[in-house]
Amino acid sequence: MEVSGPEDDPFLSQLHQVQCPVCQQMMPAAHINSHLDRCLLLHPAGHAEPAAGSHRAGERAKGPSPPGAKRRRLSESSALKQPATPTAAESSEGEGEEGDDGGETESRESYDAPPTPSGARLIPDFPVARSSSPGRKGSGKRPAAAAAAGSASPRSWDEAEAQEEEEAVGDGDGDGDADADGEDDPGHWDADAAEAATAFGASGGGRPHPRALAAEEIRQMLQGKPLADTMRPDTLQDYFGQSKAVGQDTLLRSLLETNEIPSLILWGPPGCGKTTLAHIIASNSKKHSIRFVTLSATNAKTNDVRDVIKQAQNEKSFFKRKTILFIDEIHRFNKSQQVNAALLSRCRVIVLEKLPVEAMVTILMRAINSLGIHVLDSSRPTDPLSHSSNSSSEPAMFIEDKAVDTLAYLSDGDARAGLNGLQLAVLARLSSRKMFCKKSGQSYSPSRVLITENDVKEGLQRSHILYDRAGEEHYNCISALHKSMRGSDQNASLYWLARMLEGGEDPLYVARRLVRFASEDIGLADPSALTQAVAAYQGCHFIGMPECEVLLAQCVVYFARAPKSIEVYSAYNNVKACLRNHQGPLPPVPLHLRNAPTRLMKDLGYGKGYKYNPMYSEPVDQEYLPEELRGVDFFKQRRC
Ligand SMILES: Nc1ncnc2c1ncn2[C@@H]1O[C@H](COP(=O)(O)OP(=O)(O)OP(=O)(O)O)[C@@H](O)[C@H]1O
Repeated sequence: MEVSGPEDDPFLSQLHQVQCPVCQQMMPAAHINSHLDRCLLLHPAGHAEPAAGSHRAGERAKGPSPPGAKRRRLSESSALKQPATPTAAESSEGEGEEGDDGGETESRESYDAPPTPSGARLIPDFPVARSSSPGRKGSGKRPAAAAAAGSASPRSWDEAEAQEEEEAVGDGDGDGDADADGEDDPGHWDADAAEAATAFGASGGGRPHPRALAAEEIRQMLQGKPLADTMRPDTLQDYFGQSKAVGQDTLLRSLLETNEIPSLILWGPPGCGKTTLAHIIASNSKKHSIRFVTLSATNAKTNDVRDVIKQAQNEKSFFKRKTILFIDEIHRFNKSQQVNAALLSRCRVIVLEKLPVEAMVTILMRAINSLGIHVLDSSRPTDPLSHSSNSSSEPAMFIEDKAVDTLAYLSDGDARAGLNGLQLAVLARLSSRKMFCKKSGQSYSPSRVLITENDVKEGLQRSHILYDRAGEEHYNCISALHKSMRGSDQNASLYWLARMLEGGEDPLYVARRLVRFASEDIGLADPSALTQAVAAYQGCHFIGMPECEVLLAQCVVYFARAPKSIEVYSAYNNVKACLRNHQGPLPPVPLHLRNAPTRLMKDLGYGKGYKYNPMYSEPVDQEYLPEELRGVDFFKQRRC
């Protein structure tokens, strides 16, 4: 297969035709890899006819298959543009937590828009920021533009690759905006930006941006895409912290550098860089012609994993090409999809930690520099409004250095939270300025916009970033609430409730959990708890937030103070276990307990010997369990 030479040159590869060794179809070299991804899947190794001139393969090449395939691909890609359908969000099933042992068995709702119907996504669909470092001089593409080029909505492999190559043969810039007006001069250094960044430089990462951007430009860059995604690094040079896992002298680092990627599980708290590390491995693998396929366990099925493995085996046997499969959010696979012990024994578990404050500052500074925001040195008081001149007609943006420190500190080692907090603070500051200008009848005129420590605090509070409704925090907090109530700690119970509601949690989600708690943990120790919980649920339904928060608070405190009993809950679990463990057919219902509405049934002995309790003044001696379970007490035994 003649793909290696021309494919290196994106322009030539568009012109150069190669033949698919599987189906014999001719196509531009640029499309061969994507085509093979599909073709190998359709024709697994055992059934493919790779030999040139194979009759059936030839037929496929000439027949309707390619246009058909194209149509299917197009419809797939348009289907991908549909928003993700919310899944079990409203179902109380799946919010589960096994009460008796405290083990959590929640089948968590999916929150990611599926990258493809099957969940598979290949390298080009990563939001690759083409400029390796946005702050670098002459990098050619600012992050917003890079992100637009690199990610957008999920695309098919063909489209993604075609677009990539189109860009590669284009103007080399890809953003297509600023160059035209001559303003995007990478050689033009704003003295203030340089000075401000240098003043802050000791905190690390203080690469000055080539040019201070005007506020309106910054606003445009920040709109419509999370800054955290835009700033996701694709090289280890821009990956900060995590020195224990991927520092200079670590085994993983040398394996990554030699491209020997072992099977890994990346484990760590939210926003510490797990997906980012995978993204870096992806970028690196691509350079070494290794396929990188991503699935998200939030929407991938076991069959999707099998497909990728099958395809990888074909790639390996036909082209000696390795595949790396990255499964994001692997902990969301349900129990039947996981084989934990077997999986763990085959993988290295890399533990990533919460990012330290210094690393957070570096990450934030990288973003601040890329946005061309000036950092003000608080040790040298200056009035930002008179701080240098700006030739642009738009206001320039400043941020207090202590605002950066505070943001780094409050983000609690979660880089996504920090970057999103920065984004919100900047956008909020810009829109409040706009509103002020509108009210006062001024136009949006040259001036300075300053982001203060308070702005970033507000940015963090107003958003839900410290409480990720769809992610891990959602489950951690509801679990903490449940356990605090079980532990009769009214104080902690209120705290976890408020943390969820203030973070934007759906009050009905909390209310559903309370209904469950009423029976599981309070049970017959106070049967009115269930009525309280259902009333709270309905009350929340009627009045919504914020008014319903006090209903939930009342119910939560009631539950924390209530006596607890798991008697019914565990007895019921014992019955379920008994049914599950039963060997052979289940025992028949004893005849005397059966209803006998017809004569035939009566003749068969249905209802015979049944003692109707109200007819007896003393306790009735009568068996109610099937014969083989006589003597079993589900309230005393755990298993039968
Ligand atoms: N070590 C790091 N160096 C530089 N940037 C980072 C680092 N870690 C995270 N980031 C930034 O934070 C964003 C979120 O990180 P990432 O998606 O890798 O987190 P995660 O650990 O996979 O979180 P989650 O478990 O919530 O999915 C990234 O897009 C990137 O911009």
